[in-house]
Amino acid sequence: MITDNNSIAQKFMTFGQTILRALDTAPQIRIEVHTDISNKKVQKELRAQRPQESSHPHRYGELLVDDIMLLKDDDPTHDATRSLVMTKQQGGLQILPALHPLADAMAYPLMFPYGTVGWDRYMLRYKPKSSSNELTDKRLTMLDYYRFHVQRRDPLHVHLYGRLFQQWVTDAWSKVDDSHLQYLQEKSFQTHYRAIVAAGAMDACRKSDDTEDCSKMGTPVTTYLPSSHENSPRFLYEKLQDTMTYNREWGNPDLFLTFTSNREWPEVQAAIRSQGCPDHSTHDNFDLIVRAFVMRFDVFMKYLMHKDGSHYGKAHAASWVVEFQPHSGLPHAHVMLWLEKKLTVETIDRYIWAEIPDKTKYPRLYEEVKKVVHGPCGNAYPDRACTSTTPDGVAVCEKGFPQPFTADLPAKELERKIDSGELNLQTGIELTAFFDCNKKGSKTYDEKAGSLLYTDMPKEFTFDKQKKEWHRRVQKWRTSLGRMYFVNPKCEERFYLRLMLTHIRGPTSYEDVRTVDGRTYTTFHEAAIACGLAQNDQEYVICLHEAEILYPARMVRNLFITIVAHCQPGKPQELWEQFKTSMSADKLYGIQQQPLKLELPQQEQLAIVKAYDDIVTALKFMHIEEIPGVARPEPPHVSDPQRSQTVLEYFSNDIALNHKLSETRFSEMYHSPLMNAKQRAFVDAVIMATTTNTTSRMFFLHAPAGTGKTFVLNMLLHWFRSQQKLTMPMCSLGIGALSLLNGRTMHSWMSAPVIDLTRPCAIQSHGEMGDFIRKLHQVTWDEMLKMPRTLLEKVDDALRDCRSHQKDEPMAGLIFIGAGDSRQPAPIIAHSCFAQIQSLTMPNSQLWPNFHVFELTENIRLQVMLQNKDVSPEKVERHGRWAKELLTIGDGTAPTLPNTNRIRLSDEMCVDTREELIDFVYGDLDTRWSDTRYLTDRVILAPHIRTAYRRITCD
Ligand SMILES: Nc1ncnc2c1ncn2[C@@H]1O[C@H](COP(=O)(O)OP(=O)(O)OP(=O)(O)O)[C@@H](O)[C@H]1O
Repeated sequence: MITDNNSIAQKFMTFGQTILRALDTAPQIRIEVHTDISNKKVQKELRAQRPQESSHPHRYGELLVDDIMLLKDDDPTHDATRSLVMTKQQGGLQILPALHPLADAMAYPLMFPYGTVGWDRYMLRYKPKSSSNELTDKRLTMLDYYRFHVQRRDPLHVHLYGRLFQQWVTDAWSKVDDSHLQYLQEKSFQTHYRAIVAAGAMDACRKSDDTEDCSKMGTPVTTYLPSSHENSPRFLYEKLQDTMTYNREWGNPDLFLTFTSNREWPEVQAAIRSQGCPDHSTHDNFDLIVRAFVMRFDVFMKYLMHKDGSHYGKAHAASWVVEFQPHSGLPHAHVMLWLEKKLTVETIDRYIWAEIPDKTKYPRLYEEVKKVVHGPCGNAYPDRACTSTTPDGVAVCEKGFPQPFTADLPAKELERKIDSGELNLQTGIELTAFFDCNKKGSKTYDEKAGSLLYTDMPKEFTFDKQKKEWHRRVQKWRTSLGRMYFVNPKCEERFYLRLMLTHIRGPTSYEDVRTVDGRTYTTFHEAAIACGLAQNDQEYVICLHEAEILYPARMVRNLFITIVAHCQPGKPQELWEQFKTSMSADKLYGIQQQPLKLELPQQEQLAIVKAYDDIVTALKFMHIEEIPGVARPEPPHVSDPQRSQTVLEYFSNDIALNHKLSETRFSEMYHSPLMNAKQRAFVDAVIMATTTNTTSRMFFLHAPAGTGKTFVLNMLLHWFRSQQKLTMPMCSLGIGALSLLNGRTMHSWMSAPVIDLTRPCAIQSHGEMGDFIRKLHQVTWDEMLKMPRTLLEKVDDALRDCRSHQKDEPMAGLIFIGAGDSRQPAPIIAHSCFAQIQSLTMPNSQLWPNFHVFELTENIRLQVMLQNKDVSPEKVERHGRWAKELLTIGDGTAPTLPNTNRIRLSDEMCVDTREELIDFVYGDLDTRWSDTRYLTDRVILAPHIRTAYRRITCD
C-alpha cells in the first residue's frame, strides 16, 4: 500500500528493498545495529537471507531477531545535525536535513501514508480572525506548526496513533529544540558573548585606563546558551536568583504547596469519551491531562495571588516549578509562597491537622486519610510487609510503629525551637539524645558521656537510629570520628551553639549549654561571650582554622571577607597574620606554574600580596576600603629579571639582560661550518619577513630527524632576542619544549583545551597573557604536526582575539613558524578512523595555504657524529642506514611483505627474541651502570615505574 501511494517510497528505496537488492549479490547479509557508532560497538546483529522461490512474496527473508533497529550516535563531539541518508530508486544517495519538510512523513509512514509535506521555514501565518484565509507576511515557526497539530480538532488525526503519537510529539519537541539550538549556534549570534571569571573581571576593572574596551573582557565562548533558552543552566540560574531575591526581601517562604494532577479528573475522562476513542488509556491522551493541569494550575495561582488575598491572606510573591513524575509522566507543581502577613499558629492549625478526620463530619476525607495511614501491623498482623520477627520470636514493625505518644508540641514552641537552632536537621535528634546520656536518671544515662565533647561521642558511642539513642560502642576495632556541619558566622545563634558544643563537656540540655558559671543566658552568643569564646575573636580563629582544613584557599578568603565585613572582629590584623598563608595557597600554586624564577620565600610573599589585593577588591564592593589595621604587604624585592610579576615583565627583563648574548650566539650559529643552503634559506626568509613587513609571515619547516630543525629554530629565537623582540617558543611535546630557548608546551603557553577540542584557548584578553600577546612579535611551534588542526585554529582565534587591531590577518599578523615531520605518526584522536584522523591533520586546515613551506633534507646529526672521534665509523654507518630506512618508511616506499601492509625491516634492525633485544640495549649495564651518558642513551620515560616494567618485561 505504502509503495503504491506514498510519493516518498516511489522516489527512494525502502529498507526492505535495500536488503533485497543487497541479497541479489550475496546469499546472506549481516546487519549490525550500533548504538555507539564512534566505538563501533555492535549492539545487535541481525541476519537476512534471500527469500526462497516458494516463500510468500511479502517475506523479505527471515529476520532472526525481531527488534526495532536503531542507529544512534551518542558522541557529543560529532556533528549534531541528524541528517537522513536515503538511497534513490535509480541509485545514488541523497542527504536530507533532519528539519526537511518530508522528515516527518519518512519517519512516520503510518501516520502520513501519502508522504504529506510538513513544516518548512517559508510557511506564513494566516491573518487572525479573518474568514478569507488571508496570509500575513509573518513566518510560521516550527513550534507554532506543531502546536497547531497537537490541538484536537474534528476529525482527529495524530491523536489516534497511541504510542506512536507520544513518539511523534517527543520527536517534534526535540526538533523544535534542535532548530533553536542551531540558531543559537550561528556564529553571528555567538560572537557577542564572552566568558570571564570574576577574578579576571576584577583585574580588568582595577586597570585605570579609561579607553579600555570592556566588551573585550574574557575569552570568546564556543557556544553560549543564553537564559532565553528554556531550562538551560543560565535560565535556571536566573530563576534561582529571582527566588533568592524574594528570600532576601521577605525572608523564607511561608508556604510550600504541591499541586498534583489526576488522570481521573472528570473533564479529562469526559474529553476522552467524547472523542470517540474510549479504548485509549489516559497515557495516550496525555495532552488532555497536561492541558487540564495547566488550566487548573492557572486558576490555582490566580487564587493564591489574588489582590484581595486567598485563604492564607495576601501574598507578596510566588515561585514554582512544574515537574513530571518519572514513571507515570503526570505533571505536578511545587509552589513557594511569600505572604504579606506571616502565618500564625491558628492559621496553620486551621489547614494542617495531625489527626484522623471525624468520620461522620468529613466522611470523604476520612476515607482518603485512611488509605495513607500506616498499620495496623506488628504482633497483631505479622503478615504485613513492614513486619519482621526478632530472634526472640516477637513480630515488630520495621518502621517503628506504633510510635510513642508525643504530647502536643505547640506551634509557638516549635517556632522558638527552629529559631534557636534546637530543631534542625537530623543532628537535632542526635544532640538531644546526647543530652539524655548526660542526664542523671534518664534511661540512657552514662557517666562516660559526661566527660566527652559532642564531636567525640562517635569515638565511644554509636547512635541507634531506630531508638534514637546513644549506646556504648562494643566493637572498637576501628576509630570513628564525629563531624558537625560547618556553620557560617552569619547564622549567628547556630554558629554560637556549635562553638559552645566544641567546648562544653556533658551538657544536659540546650539551657545547660547556655549556662555559664551558674548563670543561664538567653542566647548562645551571650553564653559564648561569658565563656570567653567570643571576646577575643577566638570564635573566628576556630572558624577560620576549620575552614583552612576543609576548604580551598579561595573559600577561606571568602570567609575572612565575611568575617571582616559582617562580624566586626576585634583584631582583624591578627586574623590576617595567622591565616594569610592558607588564604594565599592557590596564588602560590599559580605563581609556581609561571616561568618566574623566584625563590620560595619570594613566591610566598608575592602570593600574599595577590591574596591581599583580592580581599581588598572584594571588600571595596561592600564599601569597605581596606582590611582594618592591615597595610598592603610589600611585594618581594629581587634582582632582574626575577622581580617580574607578570609573564610580560619576565620576558622583557630576559631580553634586556640577554640580547647581547643572543647576538653573539646567533652569529656563531649562522656561520657554523655545518650550516647548509636549505637551513640558510629558511633563516634568511624569516629574517627578511620580519624586517620588510611582507604579507607572507607564516612559515613551516618540514624536517626529518637529525636535519637540524631544533638548531635552526633556536638560531631564530636568538635572533629575535638579539633584536629585542618578544617570542613565544612552544612545542607540542614537553620533552621537545626543553630543547627550545625559553620553550614551554603549547598547552601551557596558550591554555589550550586538552579534552574537549571544541573549547577555545582559555586566554583572558584583558589578563596577563592578553597583554603579553599584544606585545608579541613571533610564535614558534615545534612538532606542530603532532596536534590536530583544531588546535592551530584555536591558537589563531586566541591570537586574533587578543590582538584585535590585526584580527583580520592570519595569526593576527605575527611571524608564525611551525615545524615538524609529516613522516612521524599523525595526531592521536581517540576512537577515530583513518579518514577522521586524516581530516584533522594540519594540512587540512584552512590556515595551511598561508604557510610558506621549507624543507631540510641533509642529516647533520650524522655529520656531527662523523666529526666525533669517539664514535666508530661502523656506528656512524649503521646510523646512516637506519636514518635512510626511516625515511623510506615515512615516505611509504619501504618494501612490504607480499599481500599485506606490513613493512619488512632490514635484518640488521631485527632481533629474534626479547632476551636478545634486552641484551643488545642493556648488555653491559652491569659494568657501566655508573656511566650517566650510557644510561641517558637508554632511559625509557614512563609516568610510572610499573608501566615501564610492564612494557619491557611483559609485552
Ligand atoms: N648548521 C648546523 N651547524 C652545526 N650543528 C648543527 C647544524 N644543524 C644541526 N646541527 C646539529 O645536528 C644535530 C641534530 O640537529 P637537531 O637536533 O636540531 O635536529 P632535529 O631535526 O631537531 O632532530 P630531531 O627531530 O631528532 O630532534 C644537533 O647536534 C645539532 O646541534
